[in-house]
Amino acid sequence: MITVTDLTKVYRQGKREVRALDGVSLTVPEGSIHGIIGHSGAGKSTLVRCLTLLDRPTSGRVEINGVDLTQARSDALRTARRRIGLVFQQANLFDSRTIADNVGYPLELIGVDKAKRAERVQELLGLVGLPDSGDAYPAQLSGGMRQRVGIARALASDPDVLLFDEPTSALDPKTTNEILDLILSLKHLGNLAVLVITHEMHVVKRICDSVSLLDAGRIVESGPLVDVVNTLDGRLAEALLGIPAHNPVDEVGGTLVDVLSSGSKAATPVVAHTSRIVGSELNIVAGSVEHLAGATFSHLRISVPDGTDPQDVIDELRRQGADAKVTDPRDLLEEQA
Ligand SMILES: Nc1ncnc2c1ncn2[C@@H]1O[C@H](COP(=O)(O)OP(=O)(O)OP(=O)(O)O)[C@@H](O)[C@H]1O
Repeated sequence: MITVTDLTKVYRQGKREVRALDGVSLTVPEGSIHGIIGHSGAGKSTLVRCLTLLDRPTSGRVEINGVDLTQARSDALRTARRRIGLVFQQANLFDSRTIADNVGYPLELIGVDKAKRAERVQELLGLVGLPDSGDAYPAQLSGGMRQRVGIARALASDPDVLLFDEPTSALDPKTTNEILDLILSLKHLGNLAVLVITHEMHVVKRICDSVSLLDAGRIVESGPLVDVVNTLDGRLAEALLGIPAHNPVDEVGGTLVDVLSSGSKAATPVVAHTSRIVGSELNIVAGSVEHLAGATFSHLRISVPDGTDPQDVIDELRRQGADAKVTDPRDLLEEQA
């Protein structure tokens, strides 16, 4: 389990102060995967450096299974750091070493003898699906295979936390999914808490149990995936369940209403039922259906014709277990701009 409490990092540039992290708190229990998403400049790289103490936070705590890394110094810090396995966008392997020697490198550093190292390396290579690649060199492997080697190396010192920094940003879609499935399988290894820092929504949708949105150094939304998408107002919901763009002003008259239904409700025709009950033709103009964290979410945009009170439609949709709200077409145009 990793617990981050009120983590703050202030950089000083002359007289100017940059609060790259501003009171970040989060907890990732063992056996779960937490995603952190944010735009460029949100503070993601700073967070990776501060979590691993490569950069000292200005204040706050980073605890792994109750041990505070920010209090550790020199030898104790080096030992504590090994509790976090780090995987970057590129595996950054030593080109002149074999794959086995790359994976075994962290064990070599702590003086594990050759026979034990070879045994552990073979076990790790099997775990990441490369049991026969130990004698190869990095240049002989594809990008996806090199990333698997990076993951094996991060697991070598038997960490409690695996921290992925944009692990699939350099990979094609098929390889991305293979690596994501591998990451997903690791959480079942037992005691690992997994943190994935990414700007890709697909990564969050496919593997994360919970997610935080980092913006200007602050966590502005956070929670289990199923909860953050189950609202019409959240930025994470918009990003993860976004409705495909359409041109609302030219093509569609009436009032636009967004409708969110989840679970078993997502499979029932709530709009058709509502149409019948309010006695008005409700036209579906856009929509998306997503399967996330084992649940189904349907996000539809409908137009309510002039002459029908949108509030009556919203009340009926809510009575049927969906959530609904009027959407301003001007906001949609701004989003598309
Ligand atoms: N060493 C530094 N000195 C001063 N300011 C810094 C330093 N490192 C980062 N910053 C500032 O902190 C803020 C967060 O930067 P950071 O690199 O952590 O963001 P990021 O989310 O990783 O962005 P990207 O996705 O573009 O890498 C930015 O305003 C950046 O300019």
